[in-house]
Amino acid sequence: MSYQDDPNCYVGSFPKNFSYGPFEQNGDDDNTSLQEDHKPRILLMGLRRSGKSSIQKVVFHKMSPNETLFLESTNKIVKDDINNSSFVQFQIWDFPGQIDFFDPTFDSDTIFGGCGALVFVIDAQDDYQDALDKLQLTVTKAYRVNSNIKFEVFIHKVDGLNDDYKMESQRDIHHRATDDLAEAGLDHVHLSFHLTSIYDHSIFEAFSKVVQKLIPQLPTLENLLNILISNSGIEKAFLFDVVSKIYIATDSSPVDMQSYELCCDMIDVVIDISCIYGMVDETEVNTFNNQSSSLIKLNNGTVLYLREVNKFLALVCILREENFQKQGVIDYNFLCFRDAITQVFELRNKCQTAISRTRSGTPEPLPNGAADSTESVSDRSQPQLP
Ligand SMILES: Nc1nc2c(ncn2[C@@H]2O[C@H](COP(=O)(O)OP(=O)(O)OP(=O)(O)O)[C@@H](O)[C@H]2O)c(=O)[nH]1
Repeated sequence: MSYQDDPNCYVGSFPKNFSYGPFEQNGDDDNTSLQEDHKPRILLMGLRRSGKSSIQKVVFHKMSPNETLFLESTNKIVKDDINNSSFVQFQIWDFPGQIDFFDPTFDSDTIFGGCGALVFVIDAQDDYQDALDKLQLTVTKAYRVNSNIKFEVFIHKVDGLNDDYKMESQRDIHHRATDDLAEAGLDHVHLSFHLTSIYDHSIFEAFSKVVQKLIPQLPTLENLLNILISNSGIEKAFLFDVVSKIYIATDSSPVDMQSYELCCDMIDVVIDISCIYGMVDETEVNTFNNQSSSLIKLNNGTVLYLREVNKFLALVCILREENFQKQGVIDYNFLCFRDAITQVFELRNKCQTAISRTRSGTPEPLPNGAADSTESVSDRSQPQLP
């Protein structure tokens, strides 16, 4: 299915009357009240044509990078609900490039108030002085309303730059942006910088980091992955959101881009093969299910091993071939890991139900141990040493 057939994607023009409201929900007209929306929110901001809509379409709607050439300018805030799994639930708000904070229809309290992360996109192939001025204005405005926002700067379109120039631009943008903030008396505000392009995996990697900061259970997930790899002879493990290919957690060893790319490619292979050969009947939409697993042996003695965790999440591991001889132990440890993840999910769901009951006026105590999710994962499932 091309993105043109997908009701969640757009190619055509937007209503021409530019304003900051009413908000447009991507794919349907149901404008839910902003105040009632409690999902973490990621705002995509930056100058016109910096690449905001392309990022959102490529990462979350599987649009191919070349197709973004035909995207029209955004002239309203476009809201997109991402509900891939219980851990990956947020809204992305794509802003028009020509946003004017002094416009009376721009309600900064509502927009920045419930925001988890603000991604500011800078076109690195263009002169970025205007973008830096806008970044300073945006951060100042947003921070005054909500000091908990995570500020992420994407130095974007770096595919057109050579390696030296890329590093030089990053240094320069970092330096100037932090200087500008210091001038505005906001030197304590932290900005994270990422070099990105929709033409390679860097945009998925950067978005993974943005999303991870919004997952309160991240330390628990990392802890579980650390336990799994140390007891199974695994070198690196990623917990992937299969639909978007962003990783929601990994063990605490450093991530190298090549390993991440290998794992992403493996997911593509598994999905493609499942779609072609795994469909039992024509009506089936999701061929990724609890039977899904895959093993790829590379010619350098490395094994890639993928196991399904639930409908939306997959564990992808990289390990040495000799450590894969005891596959039974690895599989057993994986089942323990999956059990633990399920418990984290259940706890999270209970907490969310309790919170919504409290909001709707029927308070209910949070489940035991909900505050400390690391300890709440039962010790029943202890991994085995190989
Ligand atoms: N070379 C390159 N081009 C990109 C990249 N990302 C986006 N583009 C191109 O940049 C152009 C503008 O992209 P958009 O996504 O429409 O930009 P926008 O920021 O949403 O623009 P407005 O809606 O006007 O604010 C398109 O032609 C994209 O193909 C990238 O990583 N590398």
